[in-house]
Amino acid sequence: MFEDELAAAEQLSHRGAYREATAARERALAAARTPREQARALILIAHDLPRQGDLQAALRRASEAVALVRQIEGEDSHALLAQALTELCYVYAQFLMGRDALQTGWQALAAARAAREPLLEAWALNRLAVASAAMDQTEQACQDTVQALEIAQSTLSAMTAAGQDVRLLMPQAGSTSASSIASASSASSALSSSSNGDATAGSGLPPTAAAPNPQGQRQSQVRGVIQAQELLLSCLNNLAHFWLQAHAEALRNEDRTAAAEALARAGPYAVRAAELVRHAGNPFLVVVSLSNLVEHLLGNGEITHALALVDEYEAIALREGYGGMALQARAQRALLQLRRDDPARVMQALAGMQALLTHEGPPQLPLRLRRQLSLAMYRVYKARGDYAQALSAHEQLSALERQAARNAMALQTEARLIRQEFEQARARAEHAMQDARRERERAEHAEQEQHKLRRQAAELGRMAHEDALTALNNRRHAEFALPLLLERARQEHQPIALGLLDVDHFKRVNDSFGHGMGDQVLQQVAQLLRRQLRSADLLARVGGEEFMLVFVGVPPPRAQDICERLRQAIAGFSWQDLAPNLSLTVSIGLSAGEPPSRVDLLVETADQALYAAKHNGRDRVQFMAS
Ligand SMILES: Nc1nc2c(ncn2[C@@H]2O[C@H](COP(=O)(O)OP(=O)(O)OP(=O)(O)O)[C@@H](O)[C@H]2O)c(=O)[nH]1
Repeated sequence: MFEDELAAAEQLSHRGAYREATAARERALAAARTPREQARALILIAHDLPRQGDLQAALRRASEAVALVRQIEGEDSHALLAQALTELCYVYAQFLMGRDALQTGWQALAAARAAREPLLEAWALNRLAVASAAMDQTEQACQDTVQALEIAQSTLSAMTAAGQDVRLLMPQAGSTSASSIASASSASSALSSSSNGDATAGSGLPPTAAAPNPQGQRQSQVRGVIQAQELLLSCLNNLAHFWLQAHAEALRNEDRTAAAEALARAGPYAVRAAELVRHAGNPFLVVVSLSNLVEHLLGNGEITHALALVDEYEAIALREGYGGMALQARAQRALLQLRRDDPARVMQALAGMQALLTHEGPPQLPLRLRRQLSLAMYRVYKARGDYAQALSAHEQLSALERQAARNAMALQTEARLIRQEFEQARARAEHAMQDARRERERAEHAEQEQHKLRRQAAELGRMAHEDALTALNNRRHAEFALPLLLERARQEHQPIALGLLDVDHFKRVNDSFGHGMGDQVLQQVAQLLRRQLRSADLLARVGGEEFMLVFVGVPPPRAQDICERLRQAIAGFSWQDLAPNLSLTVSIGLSAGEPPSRVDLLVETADQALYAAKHNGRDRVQFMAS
């Protein structure tokens, strides 16, 4: 759904049906499932909105895109940031907020360089140039645009060198379908803001904003070529426009040398754009490029050629429903006719101009052109000695100048309000995010603490039941387990056997070999017991050198055998390996038989048996029936 809408929008955008394209992108935005998808849709929407004259919405969308992209991590984050900032830069430039536009453009350029995508870098440069132009830095604007142009050209050459037929890959102008013409005409009445001369009216999709290609490499190659072509056209048209603006400015200041120079510099770009655009398949780009060329020809006095081009692009504008551009064609035609010698045509042109100036929009003629018309009327009336009309044209011109200043101020106030509103929302979102993060950290910390406590509790539990020296069960565990074992034996009517094993003359071991060796001996005894007694129900160290073993379900003779085997294992162990001349025996008192009624009876009997074993000479197993 998301990708489908974006793909459909891309097609519409290439055909110049911007309003329809934006609607499709809005649907894609609604269907977006991830912040990355949202950002992609927002960037594209922000790209198209200025062409529909909706600068406020463009500013909102571009700001939203930048804020969203800043939260996205991953390898394409630089590319997305570059695109979002590039759009924001352009919107600021349209608001005539040059400083903000420049700052944003520089950031966009840095992000594009970090992304290592030449076309993104070129787009950033292209928009940065528009920002410079908004600050009346024409030279800088041209330098940046030329750089962007070179990148676009080398990208295209690389594609051509790679065997791609650039021309064939371009959609043809004639392929525009009847339905898209109808939709474009219903949508394009607001397309009058093209007066900024920006030829980026093509979708100008930066490469990574494009949808991942479902139909293989060829489509993405086509897209790449289209993007590079559009960038190229945008650069050419912008260069033409910057110099045409400089030309108009010089004319207003009556600086003929500067005017001639600016006009000469605009020429090659306007000519080349007009040549190239016929392959681009985007009627809107054709109209913009031709109107630039007309302005250049008008400056050069090539009136007949210019009039033919006006007719051509007016026809396209009318067919496609670009109301603003059709109006512009009429204005340019009137300006051209003023330059003819035919007085009747001049009068007709003057009347036409007045009609255009008093025409109540929309669409309205761009302010730039209205100023140009008023100035032309003023000069013609003055030259003809018609001072009343000249004065009226001059007053109109001053009113337009005041209006231009007021418009710029109103726009900038509006932009600041939007930005403020946006920054407040962002601050609120940031606070909410910080709160959520703090809450998450608190929860994580609490969980870690709990985990630690559980581990400690388990450790303590284990320690409470374990003998530290031998890692056998300790006396506490024996006292805990013994009643349960006895109970089980009674319930299951099983015999029970309890042996108390005591190391003989252990004091001597300590005395002769030291306490450390005594410890080692005890550990070795524990290990031997553990190895021999896999099936014991309980094996514990219950005193210094005394151990307890309990079996449930083992009849007395078998218990005696087990104890005997234990005794032999310990007596037969090569204790000399631990210390020279060391030897060791144990005595075992065994109480076995029917389970007695109480634990202490069982233990006492075993104790008595042990005492007897010691008394009878040690190193033996003494059995007593329980
Ligand atoms: N190295 C070491 N010695 C211990 C430990 N616990 C108790 N002992 C020593 O074990 C010895 C026990 O001595 P006695 O109770 O006199 O008995 P015995 O020397 O084994 O003589 P009989 O039991 O009569 O054969 C004492 O010297 C205790 O200090 C221990 O954890 N490590």
